[in-house]
Amino acid sequence: MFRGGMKLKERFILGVSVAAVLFTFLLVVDIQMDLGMSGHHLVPSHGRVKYVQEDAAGSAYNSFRKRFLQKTHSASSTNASKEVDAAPHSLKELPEKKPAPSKEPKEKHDDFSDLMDYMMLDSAEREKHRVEIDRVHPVIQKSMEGDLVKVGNPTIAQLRKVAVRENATALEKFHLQISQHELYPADSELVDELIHEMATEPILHVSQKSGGTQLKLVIDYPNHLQALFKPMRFPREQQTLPNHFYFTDYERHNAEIAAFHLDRLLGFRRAMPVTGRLLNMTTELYQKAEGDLLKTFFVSPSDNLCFHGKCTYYCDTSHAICGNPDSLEGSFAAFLPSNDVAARKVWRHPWRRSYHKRRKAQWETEDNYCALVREIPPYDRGRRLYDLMDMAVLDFLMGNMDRHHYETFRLFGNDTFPLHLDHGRGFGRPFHDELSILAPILQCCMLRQTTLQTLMKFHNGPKLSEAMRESLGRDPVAPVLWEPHLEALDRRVEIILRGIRDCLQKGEDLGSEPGDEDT
Ligand SMILES: Nc1ncnc2c1ncn2[C@@H]1O[C@H](COP(=O)(O)OP(=O)(O)OP(=O)(O)O)[C@@H](O)[C@H]1O
Ligand SMILES: [Mn+2]
Repeated sequence: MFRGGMKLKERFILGVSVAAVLFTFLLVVDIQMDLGMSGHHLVPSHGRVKYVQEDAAGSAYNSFRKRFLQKTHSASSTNASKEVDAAPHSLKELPEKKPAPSKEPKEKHDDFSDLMDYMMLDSAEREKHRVEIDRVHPVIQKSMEGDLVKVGNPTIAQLRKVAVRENATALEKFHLQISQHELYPADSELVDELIHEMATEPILHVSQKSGGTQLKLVIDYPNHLQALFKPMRFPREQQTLPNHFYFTDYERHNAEIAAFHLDRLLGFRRAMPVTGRLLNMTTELYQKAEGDLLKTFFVSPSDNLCFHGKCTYYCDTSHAICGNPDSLEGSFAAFLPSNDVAARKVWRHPWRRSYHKRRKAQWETEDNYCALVREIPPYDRGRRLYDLMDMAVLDFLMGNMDRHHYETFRLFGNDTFPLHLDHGRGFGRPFHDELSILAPILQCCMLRQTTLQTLMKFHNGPKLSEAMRESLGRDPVAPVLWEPHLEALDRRVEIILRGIRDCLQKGEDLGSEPGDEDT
C-alpha cells in the first residue's frame, strides 16, 4: 500500500517534470522563432521580428564562397589568383580532408590532427609542402617576423624614461607597463586590481565622451582613475535586429565586457580591461553629471529615471537609457593613456566594410585583394598583417562586423600590436556565423602559429565556451553572455580551423565548389 503510493507519487512527479521540460522547450522555440505563443516579444519597441535559425558550419562556408570568393575563382584565367586558388596536387603529409561536420550530435569529433601534424613539420618540410600546394606565401607563420618577437619589448616607461612612482595608482602603473608587443603580460596582477577598482571605487564625476557615434560616458573616480562607460540598453537575449546594418546596430555593454575576456583568453592581450557594474542612476549618474548631459535626464511615465545624452545615433527621448527602477548596468573600460603619455595613430582597416547601404568595399570585389594589401606598408613586413588575422579571429568569434579603423601607439613605431578597441557591436547574432569577417584569413590564407595552437587547444581541450563561462563568471554583472553566444564560440572555432585546413590542402579551392557556380 505504502509502496504503491510512492510509485503513484513518483509517476506524478515524473509526469509533471516531463510536462515542464516540454513546456520550456516550446517556450524556447517560440522565443527563438518569435511565433508569438509566449505572448511576449523580445523587441516590443520595434514590432515583431522573425529571426532565422541558421547556418551549420558547412552552409556558412558555401554562402561565403558564393558571395566573396567565387569572383576570384572565375577570374582564375588571370594568373593573379594564387592566394585563394590552390591548384590540386597530391598530398602526402596531410590526410585527406574530412567531411564537414554537421549539426548531428553523434558526429565524430574532428580533432584536426592534420593541422597538428603540419605544425610538427620543420621549415624545409613546410617549404616543400607550400610549393606542392602551389601557394606563394606560407600559411602558418612560425616564429620569425609574423610571430611575436619578444626580444626587446620595451615598455612606455622605458621609452619615455620615466620611473614608476611607488605611490602611483593602478591605472598609472598599467599605462607605464604597456609594452611594444602587448598591453599587459599574461600574469599581470594590475589587470585584476584595475577591474576591482573600476567595479567598486566611488564615482566622482560623469561626462559625455565626445567622438564616436553612440553614447559613451567618461567616469572619474578618485586618484585619477578613469573609465569609459557604455550603458546597458537591452536584455542579454536581444539579438541584432535583422534589418539593422552592422553600422546602425546598437552597442551592447556586455559585448565590451565579453570581448576583453575573449581577447585575454586567446592570448592576444590587446584589449583594455573591462568590467561590468551596477550603478545607482540617481546617486552615481544624475548627481554626478552636469551641463549638457544633465539636461537630458528625465523621469519616464513609469517613474524611472532616464537620460539619453547627445550623440549621432540613438540619443533622443525614444532611445533613452532608463533605470530599473533606479539601477543601471554598464561596462567600464579602463581609460587609455592620454595623448601626452602615449599618443595613438589611427589606421584604416584594409578589410573595412563600405558603411553604405548599397556600396561594396574593395575587398568584396577585387580579385586577389590580399596580394594588394601585402604590398602596402605596414602590411608588407613585420607583424601587422598577422595581427589583422588575429583581429579577424577575435571579431569572427564574437560576430563583430564593425572594424573600420584600428589604433596603435606611436612611440612603438610600426612593429607593434594594434589595440583591440570598440567591441560594442559584437555578440549580436548567436545563430549566425558571419563568414565575411574571416575574409582576411580566407583571402590571404595566413595565420600565426600561436593563434592556431590556441584555437586547437580550445577545440580539443576544455572548450572556449567553458573558459569564457568561467572567466565571465567572475564579473559583477555575470552572467555576461546569453548561453547561445557561448555555444557559438565553439562552433566558430571549428569553422576557422576548417578554413585553415582548406588553405593547407591541395585541391581545396576556396573560390569554388562543384555545382556552386551558378547559384
Ligand atoms: N578605453 C578607452 N579609453 C579612452 N579612449 C577610448 C577607449 N576606448 C576607445 N576610446 C576612444 O574613443 C573613441 C570612440 O570609441 P568607440 O570606438 O568605442 O566608440 P564608437 O561610438 O563605437 O565609435 P565609432 O562609432 O566611431 O565606431 C575611439 O576613437 C577611441 O580612440
Ligand atoms: Mn564603433
